Amino acid sequence: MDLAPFHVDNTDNIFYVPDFVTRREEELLLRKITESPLPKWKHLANRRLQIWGGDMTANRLLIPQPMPSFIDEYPNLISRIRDTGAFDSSPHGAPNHVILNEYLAGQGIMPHEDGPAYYPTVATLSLGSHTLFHYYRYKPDIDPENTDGCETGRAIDTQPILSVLLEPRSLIITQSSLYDSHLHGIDSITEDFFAAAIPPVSGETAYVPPVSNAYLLTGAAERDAVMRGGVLQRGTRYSLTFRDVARVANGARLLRS
Ligand SMILES: O=C(O)CCC(=O)C(=O)O
Ligand SMILES: [Fe+2]
Repeated sequence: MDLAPFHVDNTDNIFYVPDFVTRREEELLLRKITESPLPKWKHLANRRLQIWGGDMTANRLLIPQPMPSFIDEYPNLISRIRDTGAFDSSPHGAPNHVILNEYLAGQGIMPHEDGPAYYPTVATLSLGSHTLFHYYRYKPDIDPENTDGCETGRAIDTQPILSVLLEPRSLIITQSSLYDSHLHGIDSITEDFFAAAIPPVSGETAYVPPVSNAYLLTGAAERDAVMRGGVLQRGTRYSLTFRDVARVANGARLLRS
C-alpha cells in the first residue's frame, strides 16, 4: 500500500488513512469487542481498556499471548497494517501488541508519551465515533541552569502543535519525532466545535485548533463540520492501537526457568 497520498501536510511522519476498514468490518469488530467477557477489561479512572498480544514486565519484556482470533484472522488487521509498510523497519516487521481503549462521550486521555518499550510507530484504528486528537510539545527549558527539570516534571505547552480529526474506520499512523519527543491526548468533552461554530463565550474566545487532516476526511458530516464550521457530537469510540514491542520473551526459555 502506498501511504504517500495519506501523508498529513506539515508533519514529518503522520499518515491518515480514512475508511481503512469497511462498515461491515467495523460492525463485526464492534460486536466482538462489546461481547468480550467483563474480566477482559481493565478499568481506569476515565476509560477502560484491553491489552492483546501479552503483558509487559516492568523491564519492558513482552510475555507473548495469542491475539484474539478476530485480529489475526478476518478482517486480518495485523497483516493489513503490515502491508501499509509502516512497520517495515520495526524489530518484527509488524505489530505484536494492541491496546484497545473504550471512551464514552466525555471521556479522554491526558497528554502522555507511549514510552520506549515500543518501536516508535503506532497505528491507531478508530471505531464507533470520531474524536479530535492533539499532539503537544514540551515547553523549551527556560532556564538551562535549572537542574530539577526531571523527565516527568517537564512543562507541557497547553496549545497543541497539531490536531487531527479521527473518523470512525480510519487508521492514523504516528512515527518519528511526534512519537518519541512529543505527547498526545484527547480532551474529555462530549462535542467538538470547529471554527465558525464556536459558541460565543462572554469576554473570551475559545481556541479552536485547525484540523490538519481536513482535506483527507471522507465523512460528509465530518467534512462539513470541519470545512464550514460546525459541531460534532461524540459517541462511544474504540481505539485499537497497534505497536511493536522490541523485546519478546522466548517461550521455551520461560518454561524451562
Ligand atoms: O485512543 C487513542 O486514539 C489514543 C490512545 C493512546 O494514546 C494510548 O493508548 O496510548
Ligand atoms: Fe498513547
